[in-house]
Amino acid sequence: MNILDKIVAEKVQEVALHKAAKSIDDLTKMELFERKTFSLKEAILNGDNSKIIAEYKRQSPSKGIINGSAKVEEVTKAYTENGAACLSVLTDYPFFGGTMEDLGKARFNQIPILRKDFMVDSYQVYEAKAIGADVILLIAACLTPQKVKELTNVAHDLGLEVLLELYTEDELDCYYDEVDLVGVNNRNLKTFEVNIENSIRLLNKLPKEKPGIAESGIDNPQVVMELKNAGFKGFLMGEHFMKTNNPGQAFVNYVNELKSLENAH
Ligand SMILES: O=C(O)c1ccccc1NCC(=O)[C@H](O)[C@H](O)COP(=O)(O)O
Repeated sequence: MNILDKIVAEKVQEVALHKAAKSIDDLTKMELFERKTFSLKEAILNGDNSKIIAEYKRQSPSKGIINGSAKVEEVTKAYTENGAACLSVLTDYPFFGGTMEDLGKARFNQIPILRKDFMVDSYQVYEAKAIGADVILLIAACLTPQKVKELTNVAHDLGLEVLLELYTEDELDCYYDEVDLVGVNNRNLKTFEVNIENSIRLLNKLPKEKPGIAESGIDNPQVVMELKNAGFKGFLMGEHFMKTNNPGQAFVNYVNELKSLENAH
């Protein structure tokens, strides 16, 4: 069993427990359920500069503990105040040390928030809305085309956007015209190998009108420039900031370097 299979198997059990503890009806009565969401798609398409989706993540299967002490409120505030287009908050606990409470603590920021989790059941889409998310991630590697459609339709009914994540050409089967944004992962979630050439090749096979998001393993701002020149509009980055003592300051430094590079072009 590869790591993705393990995560999904555990997620199915977790969802069953959550369903037993709280019904969809209960979720729809939660305070944040009726809030109007922010659009990630609009944030990405607004202007020509590179748009960073800045992630709060404590740990990961590939790297173990990345940052066990940085406070979600402080980190996400710094990301937001310094120009992040969107926040990504991990809500998976067993493998990433994230919680739904983390997302709730980041919700005071007035920009889109991506619920970063492994979505396998429409219940989780209701949960995402109830905890204050604006966007959900659907990972093609762990879904069928039918499931992508089903979860996308539920998300849209609730006013959430969908970022569909692809890694291989085979996963183009899961491409559904209704998704809002398409992400291409630089990281193979089964082997953890990172390869930006793979993302660039796959982006060229995707419909040009969908904003493309490059995900994972991005550190050097030159890499963002390379991916931007290839056509990506947004960049999902976590570890590069989170592995430092001060992720907010690391974000500021990165954005300044990136701006200098963009101005020089
Ligand atoms: O990061 C992992 O090790 C991982 C393993 C298995 C499934 C998903 C995984 N990562 C989730 C992500 O998508 C990343 O957190 C995100 O793209 C940011 O990547 P990075 O900038 O490399 O932290």
